[in-house]
Amino acid sequence: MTFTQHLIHKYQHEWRQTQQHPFVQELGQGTLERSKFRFYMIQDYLYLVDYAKLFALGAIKAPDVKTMSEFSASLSNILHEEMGIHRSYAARFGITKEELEHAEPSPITLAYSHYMLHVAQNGGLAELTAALLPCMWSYWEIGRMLQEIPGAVDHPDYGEWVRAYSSEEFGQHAEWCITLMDRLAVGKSESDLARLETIFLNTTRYETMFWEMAYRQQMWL
Ligand SMILES: Cc1ncc(CN)c(N)n1
Repeated sequence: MTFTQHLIHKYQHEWRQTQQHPFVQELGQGTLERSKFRFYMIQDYLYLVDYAKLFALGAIKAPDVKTMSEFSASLSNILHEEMGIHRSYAARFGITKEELEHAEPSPITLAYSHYMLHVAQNGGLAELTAALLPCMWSYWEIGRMLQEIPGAVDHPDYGEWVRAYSSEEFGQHAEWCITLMDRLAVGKSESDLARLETIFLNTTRYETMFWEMAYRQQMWL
């Protein structure tokens, strides 16, 4: 069993929670309230600004030029492709550029993105990759799961989101992250692996907390 297989087996409960959340289910069924998706889009844009910085830190911590250029390519992809989807949704949902750029991050958005940045700044490349893994992998799993729901990919509001995260291109990014995690885990001590597991578990839980925060449109209690 590879390290990443071990992770989703050990934390299958938390892993499934990310996919079974009502926000995700209603997004796929096309029944999600537009105001919830609008709230999510703004918070996710803010999250992605910090998330993109992890890839810059990954390039700095990369042990070779190949890995460095892979992090750099992913950084560019997030800034231009993934955040491009958010800008397109913003236009469609009546979110102005000013609202997007000046929005306040919720405490959950701050906690999640700052936790990842803390891990990335203070750990090595393996810790950074463990923090990223649930973000890339869970979105790909969700994209593929929602793609199977009749009408989801063609939904006038949410189809673009489902198409983006179920796309072959996004899948390649997720697979790259899974393969990198397995490569970096080889030869690590038991205590190092335990630390990577905890990071993976924390960001997996943050994924579900992010869906919950968006579902409740919760800036505060
Ligand atoms: C909260 C969150 N997690 C992950 C992803 C996928 N990059 C995202 N857009 N937003």
